[in-house]
Amino acid sequence: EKVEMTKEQRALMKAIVDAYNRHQIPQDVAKKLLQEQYSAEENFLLLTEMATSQVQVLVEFTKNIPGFLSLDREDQIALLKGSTVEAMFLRSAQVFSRKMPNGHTVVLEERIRKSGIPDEFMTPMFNFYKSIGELHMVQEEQAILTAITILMPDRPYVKDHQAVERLQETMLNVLRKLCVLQHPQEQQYFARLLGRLTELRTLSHYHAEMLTSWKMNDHKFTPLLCEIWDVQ
Ligand SMILES: CC(C)c1onc(-c2c(Cl)cccc2Cl)c1COc1ccc2cc(-c3cccc(C(=O)O)c3)sc2c1
Repeated sequence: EKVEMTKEQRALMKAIVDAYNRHQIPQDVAKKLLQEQYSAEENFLLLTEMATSQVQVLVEFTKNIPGFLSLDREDQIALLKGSTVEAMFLRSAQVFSRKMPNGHTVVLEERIRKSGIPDEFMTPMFNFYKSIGELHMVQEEQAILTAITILMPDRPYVKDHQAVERLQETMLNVLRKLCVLQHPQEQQYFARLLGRLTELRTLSHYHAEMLTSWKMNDHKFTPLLCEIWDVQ
């Protein structure tokens, strides 16, 4: 069938990629990853700061997804709450696969491994990071896959399923064409990308348990994280 994108699809992709690039973690926050000393406490505090900054970045990105702000207000909140962890796994995965020049990758891995996360979550988490790295996603694919994750119609408490489905479907159509254009040799590349979304669901269940175990050891989160993750 016709593979090249329509004018509308190219405009939609540009809007999403621009929003994705515009909203990055402020460099001074990301730089702290390299500077602060290592201890489980310090690592946890840093990761909490990074996560909080990342949630703010995600909210701004989401508001720029064409059509998102015309959704029902409560559905907008339900989509954000339901997708934050998955979108942040995607984002932190891109940090690893980007092989940050200034050693962020190594340092981020070190800090995650020593932040009080129980070992049983380390393996699935780093397997995911590896599987994302192997896909060699281009930036457009990362941005649209993040938008698709946010626009998941079956998140808890979403009322107008159809409205979200329509938005997500538009994104899926763009992503499918993009995958064919960017990875012409790999027939199933698009299917492999969508397979990562299933892995993200599993990780977000693990994450809920991570939160419980952190809470048990009396770890504190920021007000924004408490609100978005319903902790405390
Ligand atoms: C509260 C805290 C302890 C926490 O709880 N669960 C998780 C989590 C962990 Cl561990 C793993 C995956 C998902 C979550 Cl949600 C976290 C830490 O979450 C994050 C989330 C995003 C990012 C992006 C970063 C990053 C670095 C350099 C550069 C950039 C960049 O975008 O340029 C981004 S670090 C970072 C840390």
